[in-house]
Order: sequence, then structure tokens, then C-alpha cells
Amino acid sequence: MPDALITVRGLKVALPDMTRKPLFGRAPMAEILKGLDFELPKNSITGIVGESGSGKSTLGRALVRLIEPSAGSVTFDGRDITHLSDAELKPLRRDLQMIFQDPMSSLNPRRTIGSIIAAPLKQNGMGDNLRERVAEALRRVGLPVNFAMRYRHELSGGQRQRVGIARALALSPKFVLADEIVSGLDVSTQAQVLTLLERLAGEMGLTVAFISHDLSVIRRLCRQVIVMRQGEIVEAGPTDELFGDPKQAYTRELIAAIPLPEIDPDWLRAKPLAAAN
Ligand SMILES: Nc1ncnc2c1ncn2[C@@H]1O[C@H](COP(=O)(O)OP(=O)(O)OP(=O)(O)O)[C@@H](O)[C@H]1O
Repeated sequence: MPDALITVRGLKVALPDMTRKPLFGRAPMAEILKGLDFELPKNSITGIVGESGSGKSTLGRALVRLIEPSAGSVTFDGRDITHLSDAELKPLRRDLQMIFQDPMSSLNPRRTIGSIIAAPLKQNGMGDNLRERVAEALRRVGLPVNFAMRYRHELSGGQRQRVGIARALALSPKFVLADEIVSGLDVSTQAQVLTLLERLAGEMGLTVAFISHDLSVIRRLCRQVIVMRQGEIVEAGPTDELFGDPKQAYTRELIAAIPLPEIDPDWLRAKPLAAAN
């Protein structure tokens, strides 16, 4: 097994079930994740796939410790982070970054793109040479440096998602959670954003958890795949094996039901960069 950046053992997450909250008193807890075991190997992209409500986003949030697991453990780079306090997590935040699904809602409309990218740098003690660091972050994602002066509404959807990537990668993290980052973008823009993520992940040696409902994208982009259903892992393994010889009926059904690709077919046919090297 390749060296793991993140190791998950017996991971459970329980959240208050608001649909069953009594008029008075607390809502009962609902178990969303029911004991997951897996590893995320260093310097690789792992796809997390499953039907809506299967727990993908909850898992992602537990990996970056935005929610605290109710049982089991999450080990990041050799350190057990399962129950660290906010203060203990603070120095690790830089290494655990996220790219959000909808940059429209995650980019503050009243701040310039430059100040949005600068904010986490300042919070993480990287406030020196700020102008140069922001320029470098923009260049890295293929945006002109003068975009630092612009505002969210002046950018296209693809440009906004590039800013989301620039912001997450400005801190040179070790781990990036990418949760449905291209849904909502048009077909050719999706391919451009994924090509960029793939290239930067390779260049920067990132470990990425890539959540998507689109199996054709996962197959093309990810080295290994985790298939989830109802808060459990149905099947996990190297992408080639999982698609070539799925062991579980549910995985076979998912693969058989892959709809026509929602993405640029040229991108799907292109060789993954990792394999091309
Ligand atoms: N804060 C919460 N409190 C209670 N239940 C929640 C909470 N967040 C999510 N859930 C429930 O947990 C289950 C898993 O949700 P989650 O968003 O992780 O799934 P998902 O696979 O990411 O779905 P989608 O693909 O639709 O985003 C769902 O049944 C959802 O209703």
C-alpha cells in the first residue's frame, strides 16, 4: 500500500436529525457515516462517488475536521486529528484546504479577488510579500494578475472556480477536498478546470479527495475510487480494477447507469497526466 496521508478507521459521524426534532428538547441523533475504513495515498486523487444523500459531503467535512467524528479516527500525516480542538486544529488548517462547490456563494461579493486570496495567507502567518504571493496564486491558475482588482460579479463561472482553486492552493496545502467543484459549469469549462486541478495536483504533490456524482469524470481523473451508499463504503480500490471488474452489484449498477458524459469528450479521452508522465 502506498504511503497514506490520511488514514480513516471505523469512522462514524452522527448529527442531530432535525426532521425528528420534538417541539421541546433536543433532536435525536442520526448516524450519517456508519464506520468507514480507508486510506488516502499521498500525491494522488481519490474519487468519492455515490448517490445523493450517501454521505459524501459529510465524509469530506469530517476529513478536514469541519465536523467532529462521533467514533473511530482520522489520522492526518501521522497525527490523530479526530478530536482536536479548534485551537489545536488552527496550525493544521493551512494543510487541509477545500475547494467549494459554488464559488458564487463562497467568494465575498464586497471584496476584491486579491483580498479574498490574501485573507487565508494573512490568517496563516504568510502575510509577508502578500502582493507577490497573490500574483503567484493567480498566475498558477492561469488568471491575469490584474484580476486581483476585480470583484466576483465581474468573473465568469470558470474564472470564479479558478479563484477558488487559487485561494485553496495559495497556502501550499498537503490535502485538498474538492466537493462537486465543476457542477454548474458548462461542458468545456468543466474540462478546463479539471485539467488545471489535475496539473496542479501533480506539480504540487497534492493529495486530493474528489467528490463527484459523475463516474465518467472520476474514472478519468482519479487513481482510486471509494463508492458510498447510505453512509457506508460499498467498494473501494484502484480505478482500473473497480471499473474493469466491479465486485459489488451496486457498483455494477452505478457503472451500467453512467449517463452520457456531461463533459467534453476530448477531455475524457485524454490520457490522465499522471499516466502520461
Ligand atoms: N447537518 C445535518 N444534520 C442532519 N442530517 C444531515 C446533515 N447534513 C447532512 N445530513 C444527512 O446526511 C445524509 C448524507 O448527506 P450528505 O450531504 O453527506 O450526502 P451526499 O452524498 O454528499 O449527498 P449529495 O450528493 O446530495 O450532496 C443525508 O441523508 C442528509 O440528509
